[in-house]
Amino acid sequence: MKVTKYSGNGNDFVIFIAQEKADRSELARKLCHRQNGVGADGMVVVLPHHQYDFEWEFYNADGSVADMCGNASRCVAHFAHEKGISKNGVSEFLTGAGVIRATINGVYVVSDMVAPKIINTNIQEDGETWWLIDSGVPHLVVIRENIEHFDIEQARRLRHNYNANVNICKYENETLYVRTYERGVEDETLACGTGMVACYIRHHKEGMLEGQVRVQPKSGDELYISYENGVYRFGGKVTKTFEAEVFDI
Ligand SMILES: N[C@@H](CCC[C@H](N)C(=O)O)C(=O)O
Repeated sequence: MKVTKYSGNGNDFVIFIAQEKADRSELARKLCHRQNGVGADGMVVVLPHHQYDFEWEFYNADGSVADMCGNASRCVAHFAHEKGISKNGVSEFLTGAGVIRATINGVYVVSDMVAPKIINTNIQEDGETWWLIDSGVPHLVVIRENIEHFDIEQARRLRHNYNANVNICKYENETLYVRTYERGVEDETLACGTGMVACYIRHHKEGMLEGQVRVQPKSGDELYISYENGVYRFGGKVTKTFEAEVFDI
């Protein structure tokens, strides 16, 4: 089978086209495996759709299905544009969380995110106030002065207690710094789009930032998030790393 590998600022994905929906959990585990497979944080299957450019199946590296992935949405929009599945620099596709509209300008891709749900703004854990926000998938968000240290054991406990991804973040020098422990990868990843958007939302709702903001995930890359006419927009560069024929998987 032919696959394409993409990186959305260090959050990496295996992408391929199929004609029918199926349970591909095992395939996702195999393809995403860093030693025996291609290696990725997630797998995206592009499927035909009667109304939109396409529909996707998104799998985490452990084979679990997730409704949305911000970085993969930008990577797959670029993929669909290159393959001629979408036209005129716009990709509209159906995810488990709803329809995503992405605009492609060279390697810079902006996704209009689905409307978020703020589930809880007063979760008390270890002396801190966490918010639970669904920005397509659930994210716990805490604001800290120092995010140099990420307590992975704490993140792992909270991830399981709330069935959510876990983010620590701070806004400093007009940059929103974010680190994310991802469900389904079960570790910190180099970037998480829905996580960055959830952190933006908390800061925005608390009146700590507005307009277009530079965001920096663990990878050190530069992305931008804005809130315009009721829509959270998430943009940055994507990298097509390689295309390959995968054997014996
Ligand atoms: N990396 C993604 C989020 C992928 C899904 C997440 N791990 C979950 O299971 O909730 C992003 O860029 O948003």
